[in-house]
Amino acid sequence: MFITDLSVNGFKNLKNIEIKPHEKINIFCGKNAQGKTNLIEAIWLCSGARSFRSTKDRRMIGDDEQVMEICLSFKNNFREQDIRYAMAKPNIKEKSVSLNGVKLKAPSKLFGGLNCVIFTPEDLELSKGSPDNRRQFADLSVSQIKNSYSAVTEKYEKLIDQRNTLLKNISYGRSRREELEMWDIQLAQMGAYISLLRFNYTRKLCAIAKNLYSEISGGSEELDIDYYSTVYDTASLGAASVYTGELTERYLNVLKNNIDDDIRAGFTQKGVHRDDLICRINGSPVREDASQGQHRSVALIMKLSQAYILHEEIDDHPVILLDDVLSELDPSRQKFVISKIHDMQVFITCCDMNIPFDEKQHGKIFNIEKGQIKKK
Ligand SMILES: Nc1ncnc2c1ncn2[C@@H]1O[C@H](COP(=O)(O)OP(=O)(O)OP(=O)(O)O)[C@@H](O)[C@H]1O
Repeated sequence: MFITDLSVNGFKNLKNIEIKPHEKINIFCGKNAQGKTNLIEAIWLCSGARSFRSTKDRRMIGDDEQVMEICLSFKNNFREQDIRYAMAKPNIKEKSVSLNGVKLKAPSKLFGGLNCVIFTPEDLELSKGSPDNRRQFADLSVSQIKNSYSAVTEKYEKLIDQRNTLLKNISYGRSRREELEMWDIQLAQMGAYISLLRFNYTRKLCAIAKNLYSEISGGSEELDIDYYSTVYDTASLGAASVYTGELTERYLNVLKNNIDDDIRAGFTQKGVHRDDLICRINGSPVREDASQGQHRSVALIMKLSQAYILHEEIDDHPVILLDDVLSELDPSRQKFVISKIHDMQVFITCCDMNIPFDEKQHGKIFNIEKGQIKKK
C-alpha cells in the first residue's frame, strides 16, 4: 500500500502541509526542530496507533492554533481510502476520526486500514531496554493484524490497576479477599487470550528474524526469540493453538495461588503485564551479554520482521517510517535495511542528504522549515 496524498494543518508546529508522496522513497529533510518527526507522527496517527512519542492530547494542537486536521489518502491492493483525523480546542479529548467519510468511535478503530511500521532511535534499544518495550512491541504488532486485540489489552491494563488498588485495600483491611474473584475471572480470560496471541506472534517473529539475522551477521550468529510467560510453561502455550477455557482456568489458578504474595507485595506479580520476549544469540541472552552492535542488529531485525509479518498477513506492503534512524546506523546496516524495504513506500527524516538513496531515480525530497514545506 502507499500514501497518495497528505495534508496536515495545526498539528504541533505544522502548517498548510500538502504533499503528494512518491510511491517509493520520500525524504523529509531539514534542520533540527523544524517539524520532520511531527510529520512522521501525523502519518503514524492515521494508522490507529497511539503516538510513538507519547504526545499528550493537549500538545497535539499547535500553540497558536484552535484546530488541527490531518487528511490522508492511501491506496491498497483493492482501492483508494481516505482518513481524516481532527481535534479542536477546548474539547481535546474528543477526536474526530473518519474513514472514507464514516465517523469512527475512536482512533484505534483505524487499525487494519493504513498499515505502517515505524523505526525510531528508541527502537534501537528494543532488545536492551525494559521488558515493557518488548511487550509494547508485541502488542502493537498483534493489534496491526488482529483488529479486536488493542481493546482487550486496554481493558486488561485498567483491570490490573483496579486489582492492584484492591490488593492494597485488602492489606489495609479496607476490603475483603473475596472481592478479588470478580476481577480475577475477567483477568484470566483476557490474560489467556493475550498470552496465546503474543506467543503465536513470537513464533512467527522468531522464524523470520532467524533468517534475517543470519544474513546480517554473515551466517556466524543464530538469533532466537521466545515468549516468556509468567503464567504458563512454553509447552502448554505451544500445545494450545486456539484460545480455550482450559487456558483460562490455568491462568485463574495461578492468580489464586499467588494471592497471599500479591497482597504482601501490593501488586499482581504474575500475568501478561510481567511477561517478556527473550532474545538469544547463539544461546546467550541478548539483554545481558550482547554488544552494542548486536543490540542494534537485533532491534533492526525485529522491526524488519514486523514489517514482513504484516506483509504476509495483509498480503500487501506496509508503509515504512524511518525517523532519524538511518543516521544512527553504520553504512553496512544502512544498506541492509534499505535492501530489505526497497519495494515498500518509505518516509525518511534526515538533517542532511548523506543517505544512500538515489533520489533522482527513486523518490521525492521535501524540505521542511518552521513547520512548512519549503518550496525550492
Ligand atoms: N503543540 C505544539 N505547538 C507548536 N509547536 C510545537 C508543539 N509541539 C512541538 N512543537 C514544536 O515542534 C518542533 C519539533 O519538531 P520535530 O520534533 O518534528 O523536529 P525535527 O525536525 O524532527 O527535529 P530533529 O531533527 O531535531 O529531530 C519544535 O520546534 C517544537 O517546539
